[in-house]
Amino acid sequence: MAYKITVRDLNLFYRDLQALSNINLDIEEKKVTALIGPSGCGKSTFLRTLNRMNDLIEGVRVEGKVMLDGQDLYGPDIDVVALRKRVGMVFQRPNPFPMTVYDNIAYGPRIHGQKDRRILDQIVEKSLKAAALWDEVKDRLHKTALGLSGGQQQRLCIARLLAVEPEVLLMDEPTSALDPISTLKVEELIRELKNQYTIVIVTHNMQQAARVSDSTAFFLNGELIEFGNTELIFTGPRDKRTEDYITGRFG
Ligand SMILES: Nc1ncnc2c1ncn2[C@@H]1O[C@H](COP(=O)(O)OP(=O)(O)OP(=O)(O)O)[C@@H](O)[C@H]1O
Repeated sequence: MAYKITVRDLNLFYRDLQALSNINLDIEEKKVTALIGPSGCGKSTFLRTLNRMNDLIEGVRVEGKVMLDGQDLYGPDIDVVALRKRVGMVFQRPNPFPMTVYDNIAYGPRIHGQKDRRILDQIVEKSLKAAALWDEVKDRLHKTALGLSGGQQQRLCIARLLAVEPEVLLMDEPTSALDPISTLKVEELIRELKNQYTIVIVTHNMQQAARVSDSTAFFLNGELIEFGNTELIFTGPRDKRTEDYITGRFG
């Protein structure tokens, strides 16, 4: 089994508040790992440790190791900009830039120095196809992305990530602002993308975790209570607290 990310003895503090306690977890390459647990248990905080997004929050302190392909992300030689290109993130609310569909996708490659129009055209088409959006937007590439539906905007945000060729996709409740049909499209896309990318997704929706993920991690009060094969977690959890949560007895 190949692990893309290895987390060892991870603690995270927001000033005096300990939000993550002694987390140990191995994330498999080219699989979907779901993070579940009640509100405030630390899922988003944990997700953000995987590309150091917590660095942007004042008063955060991290202890322990998060290794990407064996390299410690909190080590001294890490280039955080390069890291966030390798480990991209999609948020709850789609947040396209206020520019055209084309420019949204070309934005990242341009920042990384790509100026050749022909190559940019290819990247835009390839990324939109990979995000299952090409057919819906190919005739409006030069219109504003803000005119797309919420579900289309979220797939555009995923396409925008793919354009810079990441290795890991972090998704923080990517469908929570979407209607059921758009949600299913994004879930289908996630299943498709895992052939090529390692995906970690935070979700409040148990059916979604069961539908899209290979492994599931259950968090409670900043601790990792149980982690394993999704089917096993949902059919025979070892810990009573996991069972209570997935059967809707709390949270
Ligand atoms: N920027 C912050 N500053 C201080 N405390 C924070 C910050 N972000 C989160 N916390 C606290 O850390 C704990 C974990 O929060 P986190 O958002 O990671 O939980 P979550 O499981 O993702 O919750 P939700 O499902 O509601 O999004 C909570 O007690 C929260 O109040």
